[in-house]
Amino acid sequence: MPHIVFEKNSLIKTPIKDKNIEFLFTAVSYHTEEQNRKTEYKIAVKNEDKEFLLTIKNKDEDFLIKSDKTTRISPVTFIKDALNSYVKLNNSKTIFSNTNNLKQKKEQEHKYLKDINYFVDEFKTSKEIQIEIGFGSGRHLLYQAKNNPNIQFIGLEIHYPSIEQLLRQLELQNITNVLVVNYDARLFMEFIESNQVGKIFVHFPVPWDKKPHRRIYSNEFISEALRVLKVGGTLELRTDSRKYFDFSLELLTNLNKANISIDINKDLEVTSKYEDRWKKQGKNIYDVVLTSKNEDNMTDLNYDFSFDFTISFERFLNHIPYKAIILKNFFVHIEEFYTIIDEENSGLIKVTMGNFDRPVTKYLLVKNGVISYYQGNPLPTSSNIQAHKKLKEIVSI
Ligand SMILES: C[S@@+](CC[C@H](N)C(=O)[O-])C[C@H]1O[C@@H](n2cnc3c(N)ncnc32)[C@H](O)[C@@H]1O
Repeated sequence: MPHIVFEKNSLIKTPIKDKNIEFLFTAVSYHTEEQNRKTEYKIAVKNEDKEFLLTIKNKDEDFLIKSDKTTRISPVTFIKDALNSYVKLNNSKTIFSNTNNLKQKKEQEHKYLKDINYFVDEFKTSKEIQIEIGFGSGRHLLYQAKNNPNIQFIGLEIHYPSIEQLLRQLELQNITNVLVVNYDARLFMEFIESNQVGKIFVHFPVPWDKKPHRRIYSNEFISEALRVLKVGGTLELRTDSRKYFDFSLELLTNLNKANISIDINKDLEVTSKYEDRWKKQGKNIYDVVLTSKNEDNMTDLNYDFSFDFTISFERFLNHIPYKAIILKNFFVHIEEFYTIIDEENSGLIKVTMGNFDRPVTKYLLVKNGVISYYQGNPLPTSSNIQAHKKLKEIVSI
């Protein structure tokens, strides 16, 4: 991680500009005497259209400056340039720096690899959608995509080498109807509009026989799957794990919006890498197909994450609820505070919130009592929306 150790000096006055890099404000950590924490500074930087924070800490007799983890951006050159520029403006002697000869990681963009924000802000299709969860070697997904050119496929995977392998195959085989996302499938469905999906394939998911709570299937996952499936659409589990099979049957029976059908050792047109392996070992293969019977209400992907009131930051600091607030499907944990130097009623509030499996850490920027999410709003998942509502209550104390 790029950083510079420089001789302690009084910090530069912000705002200040150095070519295209602007240092917008300096904030200092706030803590009570009993907390006995070390002082830390956050410097807000704007470079072209990117905003992020730098952190300054004491390092023995000197200062250490680096990027703030939560707001880190890419490419790393933006951070490196900001660090160099800050130390130069500060007129301090550099004791150590690793910001000059960093090898730049080549970040290759691929037209079919999409960031989760693409699904929140841009994704629209008039085609039927089919989703494969944990596509692994991609054999099944490639087969389906080639044979169904009018379907828009979305492949979800968390293992990056598998993603790279699939992207290479899409190019080699000239397949244009697959989008790939590196995202946890348990949470992805939230970003798809209701009643748009024809099929969801979950083939040979990690069985997690000893930790069933980590499985893809859960009550929440199934209700989200039913929401996105059209009437007649299917959620298809194929597994060699008898325990996963029994577990999913338990979750799927008695749903009043769907039918289920089960099979054993059914042949499909294409066998995946895992299926080949289990078949060679003589294992049974179980199928559970859930068919949606109901149309669902639309969810609101355009949720408004604004704070429609102003606060007294000072008053807030005196009434901080330090403990994490944990509710059924979400939590809110206010972690740290920084007051902006030379600005009235302004500061940063660091908060971790949302879903227990995929929490998000954000800074709230308070400027003259007006609050907004620094670097933009959280993704509009149901747990983030609930956490935001709770956060509004907390900060308005
Ligand atoms: C046992 S492999 C099966 C791969 C492929 N479906 C097959 O049949 O050959 C399970 C795959 O699911 C992926 N995976 C596990 N948990 C996931 C999650 N929460 N979201 C998306 N993919 C996941 C793993 O990285 C792995 O590639």
